[in-house]
Amino acid sequence: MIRVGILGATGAVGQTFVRLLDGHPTFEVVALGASERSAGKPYREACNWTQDQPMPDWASGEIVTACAPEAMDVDLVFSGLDAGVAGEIEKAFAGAGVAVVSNARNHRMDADVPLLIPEINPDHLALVERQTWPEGGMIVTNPNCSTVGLVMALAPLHEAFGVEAVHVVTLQALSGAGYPGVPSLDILGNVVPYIGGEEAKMASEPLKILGGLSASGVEPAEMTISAQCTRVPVIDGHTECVSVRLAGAPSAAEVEQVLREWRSPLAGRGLHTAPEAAIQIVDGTGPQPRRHASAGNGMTVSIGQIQDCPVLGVKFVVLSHNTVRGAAGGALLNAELMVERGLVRQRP
Ligand SMILES: NC(=O)C1=CN([C@@H]2O[C@H](COP(=O)(O)OP(=O)(O)OC[C@H]3O[C@@H](n4cnc5c(N)ncnc54)[C@H](OP(=O)(O)O)[C@@H]3O)[C@@H](O)[C@H]2O)C=CC1
Ligand SMILES: N[C@@H](CC(=O)OP(=O)(O)O)C(=O)O
Repeated sequence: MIRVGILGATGAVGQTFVRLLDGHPTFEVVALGASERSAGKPYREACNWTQDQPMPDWASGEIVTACAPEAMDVDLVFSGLDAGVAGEIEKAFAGAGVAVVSNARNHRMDADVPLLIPEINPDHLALVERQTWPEGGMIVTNPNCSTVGLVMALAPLHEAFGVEAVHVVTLQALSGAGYPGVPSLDILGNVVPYIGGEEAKMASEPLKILGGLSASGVEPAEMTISAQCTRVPVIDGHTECVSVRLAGAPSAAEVEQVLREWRSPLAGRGLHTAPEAAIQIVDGTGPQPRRHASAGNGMTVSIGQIQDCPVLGVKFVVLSHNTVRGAAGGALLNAELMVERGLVRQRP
């Protein structure tokens, strides 16, 4: 087993790590880290558990540690840290020879850090060879939770036709803002058309993920993306209304055929967190957060309402689970791929 720690274990993403790592065949959680407000307390007291399933017994009595390499004897850490502190703490772990698999935004756009979706750009893992941390140390990131769903839908279309321009409007769940997150009086019966920094991330991160790897690093994909991001009173699941201009102007029917026929390159490889179908096409009135966010244990991205668009050519709606595919589940799949590639091993 590979010994892992969770940084930010008490938060919305950290708790999802705890839930998803319960009974994992490769990773054994040996440390739960959080802020000094929580350190020294049993996890059940430090954490306001908001997951649907009960807190695992092994986590409940575990004493929360500080998020420092000397406090954790681990091979790998999953980071669900607040972005205000994640950057430096993650560097400290990589500097101590620990593999860091992060959700936080801090290092995503660093030239030598993979911004990874295992089904889409697994070749970008090669970037870790450019990192200069001591033996075993590395940083690998997963994208912003809205970016993941968008890119899962765009990637097959980019491969088949070439994406030229995208306009996307998001309807983002409350769990994306952490806990306690958005005040109830701001969001009940309301929509807030502002999520700080989100639109810029959605415009830039897909270009790195869909970019090609060259001798000098990632060459960003050439496409234009405009995003407008809103917070809605939904608990889990980010919905995105996407309009796209594709080279050759294919019809909605041709786009639907490409998306239906696309198969994940991870299928059949036995990676524990990889869903059977990485994307699914939903007919009728979907995708809807309550009905479809948990598909594939939260790892399947749902796409529906594929139609011709008189402005950009084709439009559709994408839905992905923000704390699973968009955070902890995505990071877990990254780590499983890293283990499969022999990048992470148990330290002596
Ligand atoms: N929620 C989502 O859908 C997504 C979130 N992310 C990113 O993941 C990260 C975590 O998000 P989320 O779980 O929602 O946030 P939360 O606010 O729910 O949790 C933040 C965590 O960071 C810990 N923390 C805060 N300050 C410190 C500190 N000084 N030292 C050590 N630990 C600290 C907190 O510990 P304590 O309880 O002790 O305060 C808590 O465990 C963020 O970077 C976020 O941007 C990424 C994609 C999606
Ligand atoms: N901003 C996202 C969650 C998040 O924290 O994203 P990022 O890790 O890119 O800062 C949301 O509100 O739903």
